[in-house]
Amino acid sequence: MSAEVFYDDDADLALIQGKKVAVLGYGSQGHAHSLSLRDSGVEVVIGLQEGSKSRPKAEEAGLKVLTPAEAAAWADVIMILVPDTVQAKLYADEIAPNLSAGNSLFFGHGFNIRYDLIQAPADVNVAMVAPKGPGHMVRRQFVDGKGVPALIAVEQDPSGDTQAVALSYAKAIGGTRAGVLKTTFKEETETDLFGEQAVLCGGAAELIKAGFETLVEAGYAPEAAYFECLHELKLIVDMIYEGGIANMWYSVSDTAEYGGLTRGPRVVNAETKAEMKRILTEIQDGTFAKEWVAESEKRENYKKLQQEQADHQIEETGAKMRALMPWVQRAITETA
Ligand SMILES: NC(=O)C1=CN([C@@H]2O[C@H](COP(=O)(O)OP(=O)(O)OC[C@H]3O[C@@H](n4cnc5c(N)ncnc54)[C@H](OP(=O)(O)O)[C@@H]3O)[C@@H](O)[C@H]2O)C=CC1
Ligand SMILES: CC[C@](O)(C(C)=O)C(=O)O
Ligand SMILES: [Mg+2]
Ligand SMILES: [Mg+2]
Repeated sequence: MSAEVFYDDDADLALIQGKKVAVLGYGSQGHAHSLSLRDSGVEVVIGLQEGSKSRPKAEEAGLKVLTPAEAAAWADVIMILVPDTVQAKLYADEIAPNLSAGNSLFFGHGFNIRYDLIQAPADVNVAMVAPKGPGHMVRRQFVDGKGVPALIAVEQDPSGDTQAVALSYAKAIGGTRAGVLKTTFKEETETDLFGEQAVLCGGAAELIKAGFETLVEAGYAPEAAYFECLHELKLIVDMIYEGGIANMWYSVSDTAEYGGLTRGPRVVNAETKAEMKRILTEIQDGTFAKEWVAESEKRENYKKLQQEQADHQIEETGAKMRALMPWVQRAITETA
């Protein structure tokens, strides 16, 4: 069944402009939402812990920073954009005690509602505005007059206007420029976790590294392997982004097209698809969520995996090659 999609004309910016909005967290998503909400005429404050390393960034951007408790007490709409595994404790300690009937609790991802880690009072609206893109791109696209698509969902709606307010919020961060899909917390959570694990982050990174390693282990120069398996991938994906997979096939050589059509399915094959289905099952049955919440206590394995990634030869080679292409290194800033 196709989803209901909303665009700028379907959303009334005045709704969110009439709300006091607290954004808890000023990281990848938090900075993007806050700055774009403010640009869209919305009254925003940031909620951060005392001593937060994000505080100076938010204050330098001219945003008012309160503690999460103070921000929650002040706000009509509270958007929780702190890491998923700290949200439940933050909610219990600082948000729940400061909620009032008719307030709205918004999320950028459905993890804590989908897995019942947060339960809001029945007189509080609960919704989601989940951009389908990294926060820094959400802000960059907004500044460039473009937009990153988003998903909205409504879990609780005692006020009766929560979807309209969520759509208004999505418009204020540029989402309705690109298209906003109405979904559920369950669907957004499960599809987002699957996408980031199997395709966008985990799958893509492993494909790139496996290609790089295969060439380097066969004796080819790491620089050549970097250009072939990482640098050019953006150029290829840009063609796919702009006109679909067919557009990429149109632009590459017929040699590449024949080779890709015949050899691609040997790389991503039936076993790959079977593993994807196992990954999805672990998301659907809560196995991943339990593992991630437990891991987040000490993050020992997470830190070990992060270090292994940082130590990979492709990062050293890539840093060297990107330094010779200054236009590539668009610094990740907290403004655009
Ligand atoms: N990253 C992305 O592009 C996307 C993220 N999301 C969702 O957005 C939410 C936020 O993720 P993301 O933007 O990546 O988060 P980041 O890790 O980039 O930023 C986290 C922010 O929260 C602050 N923070 C951490 N702990 C607390 C706390 N206990 N109380 C108050 N503030 C705290 C951090 O401050 P400090 O600097 O002090 O640590 C930081 O400002 C998550 O639900 C995520 O799933 C959804 C779509 C995409
Ligand atoms: C793809 C990863 C993501 O879901 C995102 C940027 O959309 C995330 O959680 O960061
Ligand atoms: Mg995502
Ligand atoms: Mg995600």
